[in-house]
Amino acid sequence: MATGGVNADLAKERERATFDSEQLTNFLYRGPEKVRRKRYLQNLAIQDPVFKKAPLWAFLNREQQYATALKKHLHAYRRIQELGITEPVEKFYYREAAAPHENSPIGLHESMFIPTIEKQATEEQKRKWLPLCHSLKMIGTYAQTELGHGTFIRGLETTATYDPVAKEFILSTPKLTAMKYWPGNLGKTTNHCLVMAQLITKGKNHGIHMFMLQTRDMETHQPLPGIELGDIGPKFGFFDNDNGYMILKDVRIPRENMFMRYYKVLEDGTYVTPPGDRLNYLSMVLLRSAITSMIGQHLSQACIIAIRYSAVRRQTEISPGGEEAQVLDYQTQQYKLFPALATSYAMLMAGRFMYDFYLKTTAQIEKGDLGTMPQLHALSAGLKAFSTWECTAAIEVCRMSCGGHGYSHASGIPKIYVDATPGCTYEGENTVMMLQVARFLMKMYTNLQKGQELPSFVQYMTKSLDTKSCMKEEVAPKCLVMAYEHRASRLIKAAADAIQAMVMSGSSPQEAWNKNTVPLTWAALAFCHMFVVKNFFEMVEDAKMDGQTKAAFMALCKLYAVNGVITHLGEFIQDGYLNNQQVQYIQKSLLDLLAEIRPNAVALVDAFDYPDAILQSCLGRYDGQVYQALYDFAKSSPLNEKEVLDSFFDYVKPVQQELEAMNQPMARL
Ligand SMILES: CC/C=C\C/C=C\C/C=C\C/C=C\CC/C=C/C(=O)SCCNC(=O)CCNC(=O)[C@H](O)C(C)(C)COP(=O)(O)OP(=O)(O)OC[C@H]1O[C@@H](n2cnc3c(N)ncnc32)[C@H](O)[C@@H]1OP(=O)(O)O
Ligand SMILES: Cc1cc2nc3c(=O)[nH]c(=O)nc-3n(C[C@H](O)[C@H](O)[C@H](O)COP(=O)(O)OP(=O)(O)OC[C@H]3O[C@@H](n4cnc5c(N)ncnc54)[C@H](O)[C@@H]3O)c2cc1C
Repeated sequence: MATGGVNADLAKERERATFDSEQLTNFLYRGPEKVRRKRYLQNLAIQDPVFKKAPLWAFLNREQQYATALKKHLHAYRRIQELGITEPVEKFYYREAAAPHENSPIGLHESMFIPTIEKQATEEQKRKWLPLCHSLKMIGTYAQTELGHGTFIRGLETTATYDPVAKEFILSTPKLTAMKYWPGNLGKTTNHCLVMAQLITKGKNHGIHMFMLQTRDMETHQPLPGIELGDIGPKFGFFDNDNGYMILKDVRIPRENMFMRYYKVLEDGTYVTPPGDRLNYLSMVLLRSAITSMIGQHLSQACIIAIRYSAVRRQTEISPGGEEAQVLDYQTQQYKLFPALATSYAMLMAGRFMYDFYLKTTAQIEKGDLGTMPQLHALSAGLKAFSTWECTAAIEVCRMSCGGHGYSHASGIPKIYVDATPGCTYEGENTVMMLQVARFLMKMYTNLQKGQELPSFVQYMTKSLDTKSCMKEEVAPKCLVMAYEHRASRLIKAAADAIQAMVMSGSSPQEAWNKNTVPLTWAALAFCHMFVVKNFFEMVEDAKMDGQTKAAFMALCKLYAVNGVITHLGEFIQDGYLNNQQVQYIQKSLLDLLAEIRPNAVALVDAFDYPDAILQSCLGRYDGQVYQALYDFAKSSPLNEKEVLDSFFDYVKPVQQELEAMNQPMARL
């Protein structure tokens, strides 16, 4: 246990901040009342002996990690019900504090299985399944991806063939590549899953549909006949989760197990078409819509750790014989960490927009208005991809900015990284998601050419490209936003022109598209980037907080925008939109912003309001006592339990003895 009060450097950092971090905390969590409630729930979890006593994940083997994760999350599930916590965000606060570094083996049950039943099942199906789900008699997951196909859903090979005589579906994975592979918690934890399969009725394939499949006996937990299940083995992260495989050999399920709110198969096998297309992709859209906030939180934790540590860490005397500097005072260190910090705030704001937009749009879908589905799909796919790429890259920057200690699990950052980075792959591989955005943008661009009205967030396309930037020495938010709009607009036009030129010279539209997917992803990325910048400025401007807090927040927002221009400079200057002088203004503004943010850096990460018990980082401690904590962490390594390990006698000694004997003068003769 580290002792000694708050590290003097860290204490000074908090004193010199120009704003009150509590104000920003209140804004982030939507008001002081909600902050109080968050802290209350987190403290309840942190003080619970079941969570307190649990061993640190880093020193456990995989089976122990799985068991610990299961124990903690099931205890949390029970406590949440006992405490009457019903708000999703409050459940999240409790769970995060209860099991900060354990991924939930019942996570997909709560985040995909139950929501899919709620959204895609009939009233009768809901009445039957939901009570069983809430009491955990049924524990489910979402089984879509197969060994051979993840991205191309239409290419999935699992079949559900309707038998009108028995009024049953026959589920089958007819070849090796058809086996379900990757679904979270499918291997060992769950006893049900949603299966995505090709629906075949009356000899016709109607494409991918959803079916409820019981995989294990609800008492003995043994796999049911015709079903082979297992864990897929250790992965880059998510060690404590049993991502699984599943082979189905003509498994029969009743007709009522098809999700029939929108799509139906009548008793005689007649297929009834739904009111709209792609409705059974909505579960993916839900998670995509939630991922931007989640990944922003991952990055915010990495920033707390790296920035607090950089305030405590001193290295190299700046002038001979002088005091060694806090590494946070090096401009290069600020250039690593402050854009990462700005990115985490930008993504938290984008995530806030995205989830609100999801709720608004799905409420309309529920009423039968499917008009905004394409926008919801494009925005959720784009922000999911953009945010996970940006945040995982920034988490790695945070890790490296902690030097050697960043490489240790004691820092907490490697675990954050390995749990965050699959966000680039799951719920739609990022490049593929960006191409979906490009498809939407291209459609909007074509509509614009036809003189049609565009949705508000693609209005930027309507502006003339024949302009120059308004950027002055005082880099104004308005001019920054316009620069992003210009870049996004120019890149979509460039991709459209390239495709059109190929079509005019005889290529098919598909061929022309496929030969331009790289510029298309540039355009999609530029669109997402613009959206995040614009949303960030709007949210900061609208935020209700005192002037000093707003100024500190605005500096971060500007840094996010300015740094993006510098990182992608070529795309902003290619057509001469920004001139050399303006680029110099932006470069100077970047350095000025680093200096402006410097005194507030620690307060800006304190505002995220993560207790030490959640961070579990020796480097990110609130009191900054990092060296004692690192020593304590090392001492608790199981390798230190015995002074001399058995392996010394098993392996080192015999080899030493053999080598000694071989090297005896007599032995060499
Ligand atoms: C409540 C939650 C709370 C907390 C959770 C928070 C965070 C999560 C935390 C942790 C996560 C933990 C574990 C992760 C679990 C992971 C699960 C998974 O990975 S599940 C599997 C996910 N798989 C995918 O995402 C597959 C990706 N592929 C696709 O989506 C599709 O194949 C693809 C979109 C690429 C193509 O579809 P296809 O049918 O081939 O369409 P096509 O390209 O031909 O386009 C046709 C037409 O349809 C439009 N469209 C496509 N998708 C959608 C959609 N979803 N909605 C609306 N419209 C869609 C497409 O744009 C096109 O339209 P136009 O013809 O151009 O008009
Ligand atoms: C931690 C984790 C948890 C998961 N949990 C679940 C789960 O609970 N349920 C579930 O069903 N699945 C789950 N998955 C699977 C996940 O959804 C898929 O891995 C993901 O959708 C990507 O599909 P893929 O693996 O087929 O990648 P691939 O599509 O094979 O991607 C490989 C490469 O090909 C490229 N590529 C593929 N298609 C195209 C294209 N059309 N155009 C251009 N490039 C292309 C990609 O960009 C990528 O670079 C999980 C995966 C992980 C890592």
